[in-house]
Amino acid sequence: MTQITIKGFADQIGIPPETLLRQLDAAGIAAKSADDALSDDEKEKLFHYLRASHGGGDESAAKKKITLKRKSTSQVIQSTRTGASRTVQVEVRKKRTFIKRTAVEEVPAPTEEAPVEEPVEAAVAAPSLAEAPVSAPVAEAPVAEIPAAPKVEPAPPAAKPAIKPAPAAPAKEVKKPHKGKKERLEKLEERERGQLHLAAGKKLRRKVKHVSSRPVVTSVTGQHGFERPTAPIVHEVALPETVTVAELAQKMSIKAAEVIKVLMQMGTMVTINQVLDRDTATLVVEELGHVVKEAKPSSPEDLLAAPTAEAAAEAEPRPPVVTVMGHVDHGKTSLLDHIRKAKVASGEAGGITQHIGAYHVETPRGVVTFLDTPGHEAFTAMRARGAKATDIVILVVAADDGVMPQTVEAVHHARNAKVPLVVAVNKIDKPEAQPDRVRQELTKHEVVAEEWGGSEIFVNVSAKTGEGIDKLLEAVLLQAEVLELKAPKTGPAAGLVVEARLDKGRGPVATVLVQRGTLRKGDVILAGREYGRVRAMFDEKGRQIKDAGPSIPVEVQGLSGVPSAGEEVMVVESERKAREIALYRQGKFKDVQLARQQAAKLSDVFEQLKEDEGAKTLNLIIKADVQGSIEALTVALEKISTPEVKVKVVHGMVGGITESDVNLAVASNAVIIGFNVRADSAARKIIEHQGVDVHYYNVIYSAVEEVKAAMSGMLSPQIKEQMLGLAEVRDVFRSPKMGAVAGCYVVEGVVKRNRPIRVLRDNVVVFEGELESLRRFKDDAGEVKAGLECGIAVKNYNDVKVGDQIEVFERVEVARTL
Ligand SMILES: Nc1nc2c(ncn2[C@@H]2O[C@H](COP(=O)(O)OP(=O)(O)OP(=O)(O)O)[C@@H](O)[C@H]2O)c(=O)[nH]1
Repeated sequence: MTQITIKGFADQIGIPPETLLRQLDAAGIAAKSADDALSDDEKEKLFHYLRASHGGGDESAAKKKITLKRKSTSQVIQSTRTGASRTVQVEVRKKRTFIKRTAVEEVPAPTEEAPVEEPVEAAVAAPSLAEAPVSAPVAEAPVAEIPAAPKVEPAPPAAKPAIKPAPAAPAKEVKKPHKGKKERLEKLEERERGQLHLAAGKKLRRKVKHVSSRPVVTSVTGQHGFERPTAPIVHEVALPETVTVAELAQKMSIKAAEVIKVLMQMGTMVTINQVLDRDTATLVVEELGHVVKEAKPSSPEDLLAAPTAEAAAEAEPRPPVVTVMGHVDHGKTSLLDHIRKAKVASGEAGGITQHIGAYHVETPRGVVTFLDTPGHEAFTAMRARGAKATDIVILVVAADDGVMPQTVEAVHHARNAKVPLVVAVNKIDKPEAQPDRVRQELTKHEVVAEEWGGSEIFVNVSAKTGEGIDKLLEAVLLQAEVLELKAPKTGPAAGLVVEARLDKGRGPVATVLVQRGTLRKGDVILAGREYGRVRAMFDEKGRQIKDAGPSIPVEVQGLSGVPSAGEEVMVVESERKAREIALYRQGKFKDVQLARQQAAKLSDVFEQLKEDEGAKTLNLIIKADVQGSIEALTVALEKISTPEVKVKVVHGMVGGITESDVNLAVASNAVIIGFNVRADSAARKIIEHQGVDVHYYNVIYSAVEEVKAAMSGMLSPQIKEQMLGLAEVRDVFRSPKMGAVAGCYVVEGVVKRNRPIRVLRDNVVVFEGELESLRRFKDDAGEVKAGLECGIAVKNYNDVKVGDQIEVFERVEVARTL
């Protein structure tokens, strides 16, 4: 057993020997001097005494300690920068430990009250804490863990009266300025440090927590959360066709007065509810430094855009969609039929392929979807509606016939739509087939075979024997691989109407080509101006199916009406929303039609030029009576290109202006030039409907001059020809006086005497002159209306034939408005 002197032990524990002697005395250990030895037993006795006197190890001390825990939750409504509000749950947890003082404690009673003040103040501040916009919802009150420490903890609410000197004290403290608070805390810290025997540099944990800066309490400080942005915020403003001043201001997050001010500076006085067109609104938006984003023409449409964009899942490879084009009788239908019969119905017991406007075939290398309406009319009609359905064009050219006008036309259509070609050199089974001639002829039109150093794939096929068809499909899939066609498979479907009709038994039926997402039976769809729930879906084999993914055509039933081919189809979350948008579109239809009439106008070229920065292209479509005229016009017109305006002939062909030409003009925003040709009645309807600009000439010089003048903004007053009437020649008889007299039926308008006329054969002008005599039965007539028969004699023209048309027109001067 080791022995140590009292002095040595006092040195060891760092207290004066006198103090140790006093403590030993109190512990009942008899010791005379500091040099006396201290046994281990004595040390242990002293230790027990000291522990007891400090409360540790004493059972009764633990009982005198009360710990209270309290938790309160509250909600704070906090507004974010964007103006939206959110609710923050604030949980305040408090733990209070109260130790009842024992008689041995030396701290005088009055000073005991001081530490109480702080916690009470903290308790007062607690409600305001709850209002603080803190993201971490827990605000923890101080917790002291030193069991023997006297007076550390505030009294729990229940014990408050027992230790609080005056009830008014906390309230007084709260009112104190913050400066005083710091001083008080310092004082308190000092005092407690003495009590707790803390080292001088060491801070009191509890206190530090209290002084630590809490998040700024908005309601208390009076500051608000908005900070003035340092850089101007540029909004992307989606502009519909029309917008009111108030709406426009809201879109830019400014006051309507600002918009009115800008418009006033532009010289336009407007009111807050005035409707502005998109052009004016664009000017305002740009003037205010924001960016314009084009929006669909109606507001419910905006509702549509958001969820579909969000729902866009990751894109996955999808099958190519193919359109077959080519000259008449080159075998488009035969090719499509052969593929359908050989591939779609193969292996099906009694499988009857249905014509639904599109079908898909499965090949060992992948799926190919065909749009089943051959020819470029359907293709361009869809494009004219702004729909892009086709990924690849199969150009069918009969090897025994070679490149023909419509072959060239198809090339132009595909090129304009930037759709790649795969050339199917058809009828290879025929002995007179010359596939290389086709390759050679196509080089003239910049379609060069791969084997000849070009980039186009040519495949020799026979729609009759089926030779080369598999190779053709492979070539299509190869081309598709290059294109890297992708679409998301999941999410709500969107697609296009390929064709639609009214079925007697089934009501409106539409073939929909799904372009992204998956269309399911039961989905609510919106197809242009029609809507409905998909009651049933069928594939090209007439089988009911439940869903269809990207590039798959399906026939759907359940629409409210018959939509037009080329119209967009999309799945909408509810029938109510679909109906709302469909009705809105129906009402808006007229406005949209009007907006569509903003097709290219020769007279606008100069104006647009001023607005657009950079070079502009004036697209022209030339239809003429002979090939020579097309070539001459193309050269002459393209030559007048300037650095600002490039004149480009996108399509030139012999013959009258057809529906397909007009659709191409709409799709490629082109002006049509008819040289000694006229538009047929179907084309005239679309010209009128779509507001396509068509100019007729019979002298190359005047065409060139007028285009030149339009480009320089110096168009002179225009002499416009107005068609008065159109008569069809049903019979021709000879009169000794007049020569050939045409027995006609007036099909359109009014035929008037003494007016200039043109004789048209297949919409090509064959004669221009004057109407010599107009008769109804045997009498002279001033005019003959549509639906009546008449006899027409044309001055100096005796070559009129049955089937010709006689166009009666007049010339009017139209002042050009810029
Ligand atoms: N020998 C032979 N004849 C073919 C082939 N392909 C098509 N034909 C024939 O060519 C003619 C015209 O074929 P279609 O498929 O109707 O041609 P198309 O291009 O669709 O014609 P339109 O619909 O009038 O534009 C038909 O008599 C076919 O039988 C072929 O590969 N070989």
